[in-house]
Amino acid sequence: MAAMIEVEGLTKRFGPVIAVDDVSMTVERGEVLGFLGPNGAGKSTTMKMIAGFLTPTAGTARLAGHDVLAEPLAVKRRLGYLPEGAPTYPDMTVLAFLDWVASVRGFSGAERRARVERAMRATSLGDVIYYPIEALSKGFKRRVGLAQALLHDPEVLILDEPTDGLDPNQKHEVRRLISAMASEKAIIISTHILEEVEAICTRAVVIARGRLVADGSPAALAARSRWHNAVTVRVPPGQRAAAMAALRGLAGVAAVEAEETPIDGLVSVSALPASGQSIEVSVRQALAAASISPAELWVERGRLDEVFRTITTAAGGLREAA
Ligand SMILES: Nc1ncnc2c1ncn2[C@@H]1O[C@H](COP(=O)(O)OP(=O)(O)OP(=O)(O)O)[C@@H](O)[C@H]1O
Repeated sequence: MAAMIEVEGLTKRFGPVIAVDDVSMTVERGEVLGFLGPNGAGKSTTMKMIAGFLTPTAGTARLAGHDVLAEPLAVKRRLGYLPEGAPTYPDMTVLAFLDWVASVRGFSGAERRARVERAMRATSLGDVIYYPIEALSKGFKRRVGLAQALLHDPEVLILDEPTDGLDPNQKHEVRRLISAMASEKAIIISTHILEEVEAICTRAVVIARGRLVADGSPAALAARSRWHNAVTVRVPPGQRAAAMAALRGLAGVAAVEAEETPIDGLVSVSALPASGQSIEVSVRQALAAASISPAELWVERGRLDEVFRTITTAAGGLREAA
């Protein structure tokens, strides 16, 4: 069976600027795809095209087998889309807005009330339902947008920075909500928050200057870090030099880095492996031979922020059309 979301050769030019450049990917039911990239990389433009809100210069997007431009009604029934920013009806109250969205979606009577009620409950809007949208804080506006996207329980969710502007508790709630829905839907979220990707995404796609530059599980991406399988130990500042000396030159160790300033009376000393190999055993032996017993020792999975920086800063600024 075809993937729930199929994107092929999607391209968007704004005058001389290539905002999105030949992006292809598929997303299956059960996947939460984290869409990552620096400001201006092309995330929002790609999501708008997948949602059918912006016509591509070239390429196609299909949801559940339906072309987003040729079959807009079939697509809109299956799609919940949270655009960037706030809902566009600032004068309406939250309740009136969601009720109106439900009626546009074709629900009436008890079913309409039940759907609005459920969407408001899922996004914790209970306290503000009689507020005009324009009077709400940024976090509440995001949640009204999210409620609107969830109302018809669509199979595909495209959420442009769903946790932007939320406080830490609200972020946690929205992540929980997304994870709870994940098994039945295909979900794309864009985010700048790498911990969000590790927390809820099954897959991460990185876009830079309009191009896809990485696609894999968060763990696989983190494994590309020079910190993958690095061993970090915490020792008293007096043992810092001895620990560094013991680890330097060890087989399989590419570099040794250490903190200058103690935290809670200890400094971290890290051995970074050559080509991601496991060095824990030899690090333990080398420290024991130097009579150093660290207060803590751990093996790192890799640092997504470092991988992200490396991938997205490789080739400079915006691209222009030839
Ligand atoms: N309507 C438009 N007209 C002209 N240029 C545009 C338009 N929309 C987007 N762009 C340009 O396309 C590029 C990609 O923008 P886009 O908003 O998709 O990036 P983004 O990855 O979502 O960024 P952010 O993380 O800041 O939201 C940017 O250079 C932007 O200035």
